[in-house]
Amino acid sequence: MAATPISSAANKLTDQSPPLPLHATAARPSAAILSFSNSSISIQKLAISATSRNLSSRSSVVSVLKTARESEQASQPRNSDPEVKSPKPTILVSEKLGGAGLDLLRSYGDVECLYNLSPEDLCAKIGEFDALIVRSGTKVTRQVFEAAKGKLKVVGRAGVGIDNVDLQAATELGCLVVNAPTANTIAAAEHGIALLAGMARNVAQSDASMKAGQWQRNKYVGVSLVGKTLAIMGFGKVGSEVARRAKGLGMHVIAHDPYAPADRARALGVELVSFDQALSTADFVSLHMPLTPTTDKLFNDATFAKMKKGVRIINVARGGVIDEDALVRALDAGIVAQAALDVFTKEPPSKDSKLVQHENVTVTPHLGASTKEAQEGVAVEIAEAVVGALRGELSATAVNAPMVPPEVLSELAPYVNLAEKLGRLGVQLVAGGCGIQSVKVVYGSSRASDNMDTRLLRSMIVKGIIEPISDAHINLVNADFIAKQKGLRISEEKLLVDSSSESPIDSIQVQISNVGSKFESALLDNGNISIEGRVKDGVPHLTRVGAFSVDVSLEGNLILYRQVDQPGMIGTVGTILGESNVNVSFMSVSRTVTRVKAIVAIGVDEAPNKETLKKIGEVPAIEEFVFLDL
Ligand SMILES: NC(=O)C1=CN([C@@H]2O[C@H](COP(=O)(O)OP(=O)(O)OC[C@H]3O[C@@H](n4cnc5c(N)ncnc54)[C@H](O)[C@@H]3O)[C@@H](O)[C@H]2O)C=CC1
Ligand SMILES: O=C(O)C(=O)COP(=O)(O)O
Repeated sequence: MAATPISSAANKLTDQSPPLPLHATAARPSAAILSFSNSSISIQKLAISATSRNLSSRSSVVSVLKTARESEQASQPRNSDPEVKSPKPTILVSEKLGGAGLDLLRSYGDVECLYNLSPEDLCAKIGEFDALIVRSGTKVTRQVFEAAKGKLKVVGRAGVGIDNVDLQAATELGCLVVNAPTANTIAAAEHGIALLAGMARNVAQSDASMKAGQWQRNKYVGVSLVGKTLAIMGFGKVGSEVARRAKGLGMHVIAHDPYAPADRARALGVELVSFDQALSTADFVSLHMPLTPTTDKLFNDATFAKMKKGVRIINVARGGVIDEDALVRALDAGIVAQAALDVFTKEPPSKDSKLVQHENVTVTPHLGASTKEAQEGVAVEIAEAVVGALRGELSATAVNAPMVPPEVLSELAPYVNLAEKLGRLGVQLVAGGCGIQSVKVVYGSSRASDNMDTRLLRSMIVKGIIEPISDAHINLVNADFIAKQKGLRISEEKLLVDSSSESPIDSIQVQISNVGSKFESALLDNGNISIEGRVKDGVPHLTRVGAFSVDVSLEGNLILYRQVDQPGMIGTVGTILGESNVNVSFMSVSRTVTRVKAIVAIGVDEAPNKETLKKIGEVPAIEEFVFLDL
C-alpha cells in the first residue's frame, strides 16, 4: 500500500494517530516508505517502530563507526544524572596477548581473557562483547559475526594474517577488522632464516638423533648457503627482511611478487622475476605471501614439477599455500630434498601427518611471531588499533575499511555530518511507494586535485538514506556493500567551483533520480529530487532545495513549505506552532517571485504533533509542505 504524502495542499492530514516522522499522514502505518529495485531486499514492510527508532536516534556521526559507548547508551534508558558514567566497552581476548597490550586495553574497557574457547562457546559468548582480539588460533567465522547480533564492533587480529577471519561476513555485518601488521615482521623473518639454516645443516634431525643416543656425522652432512639462489615468493614486509638477511649470508636472492615495487627490490639487490623463473632457478624457495583464494595450494604437483630437483622449501607464511599431499609426493620423489615448515593447513596438524613425520621435514608449531619482543609489540599495536576503533576513530590498520589519514579525516569531519543529514533529508522527500535506485552526489570544491577520497562522505550519504528506512546499521565498513545489496547506485561527480574557501569541499549536492517527491518544489527540471548543503562555522546547513535557495542549519526537525508570498504568513504558522508549545529555532524565507511564491524552512525544537501539522497543511496559502526529522 502506498503512503499518502503530505506533499500537496489537496492532500490534507486526516488521521488522529501519533505523528510519524517519515510520512506525516500515518494513516497507514505499514505503508511503503521506499523500496529498492526488484532484485534488492524489499523494505516496504518495515515496521514503523524501526523507522521511528532510527530516525529519533540522532547520532552525531562525527565518528564514522558507531562507538561502543554510543551503542551502549542507545540500548539503555537515558540517564539524566551526569555522575552516572556509561558502561565501559567489553573486550574479549581469546588468545594469549602480551601484558602491555592487555594493560592498555584494561585502561579503556572491561577485558575478559578466555582462551581455548570451542567454536560453540565463542558463538555463545560473543554477543556480550564490543571487541574481540584473536591470534591465528581463533576462527572468526560468519557464525561468530552472526551470533554477535550487531554488538561486535571490531575484531583485532594480533598479528598479520587475517585468513582466520571471515572478512566478507565482517564487512556485510559492519564489523571493522584491524590487524597488527608490523610488530612481528622481524620475528617472522628471523624464524625463516633459522629454519633455512637449520634445515641446510640438519640441526633438528641430528639433535633428535643424538638425544636418541646416536652419533651420525656422515648421515647429517648438510649443504652450504653461500652462493646458492634463494627465491622469495611474496616480497612484502617479511619477505624483504628475509632477503636482506639472506644477502648477508652470501646468497643470491631473487623474488617473485606481482605487486612489489621494483625500486624496493633494487635497493636490496634483489632481482624480481616471474613465478616460473623463480621456481626453475632456485635452490631454496621461501614462502611469504598471504593465504588468499589465489594463493591457496599455489604450490602443488604442477608447481613442484617446475622446481629444480633437490630444491629446499621454507614456509613461514601459511600452510594453505602448499598442497601438503603434493609436497609429501615431491619429497618422496626427491624433487624436494627438504622442507622446513612453521605453518600447516590444519593447525595443529594430525599427530600422524605424513608431512610432519617425514624425515626430511623440519617443523615448528607456528612460532614465527613468537618472540617476547614481537608479542609485546603486537599486543600494543593491536590494543591501540582496537581502542581507537572503539572510540570511533578510523584505524590506520583497518583491513576491511579505507584507511583515511588523520589529516584528511580532520578536514572532512564536518562534511561527514552534512553528508549523513543530506541523505536523511533526501530520503524523506521521496514520495511514498517510490523506490530509490540511483543517487548522484556532486561535490563542489575549489581544489583542483581530483584524487579526493570521497568514500567517507559517500558512506555517510548511504547511511542517511538507508538507515531511516531499514534495520541496517551502516558505517564506513559496510556502506558500499549494503548500497549494492539494496540495488542503490551512487554516482559521484566533482565540480570545480570558484571559492576562496580553505576547506576541501564547498558544497555537497544529493540528487535522487527517477522518483516522485512528496515536496514537489524539491524537484529539478530533470525530475530529480535535489538538495544541497554546506558547512558554515562547523555546522551543516541546507542551502538549496530543488531550484530554491534556503539557509537553515540541519539540526532537529524541519518544516518545509511552499506558500503564496503574502503578509502575515509567518505569524499564522508561528501561532499554530506556539499553540502546541513547539519552539521555533530558526526560519528562512526564499522568495521566487514577490507576492507570488516563497519557500519557507522552519526549524523546530520539538516534533509537532499530527494535529499541529494538519493545521499547518490547512492554511489556505500553503500549497505544499513536508515535515522532516533530521
Ligand atoms: N609464521 C608466522 O608466525 C607468521 C606468518 N606471517 C605470514 O607471512 C605472510 C606475509 O606477511 P607480511 O610480509 O607481513 O605481509 P605483506 O603483506 O607485507 O607481504 C605479503 C606479500 O605477498 C605478496 N603477494 C600476494 N599475492 C602473491 C602471489 N600470488 N605471489 C607472490 N606474492 C604475492 C604481496 O604483494 C605482498 O607484497 C602472511 O601470510 C602472514 O600471515 C607473518 C608473520 C608471522
Ligand atoms: O601474524 C601472523 O600472520 C602470524 O601468523 C602469527 O600468528 P600468531 O599470532 O603467532 O598466532
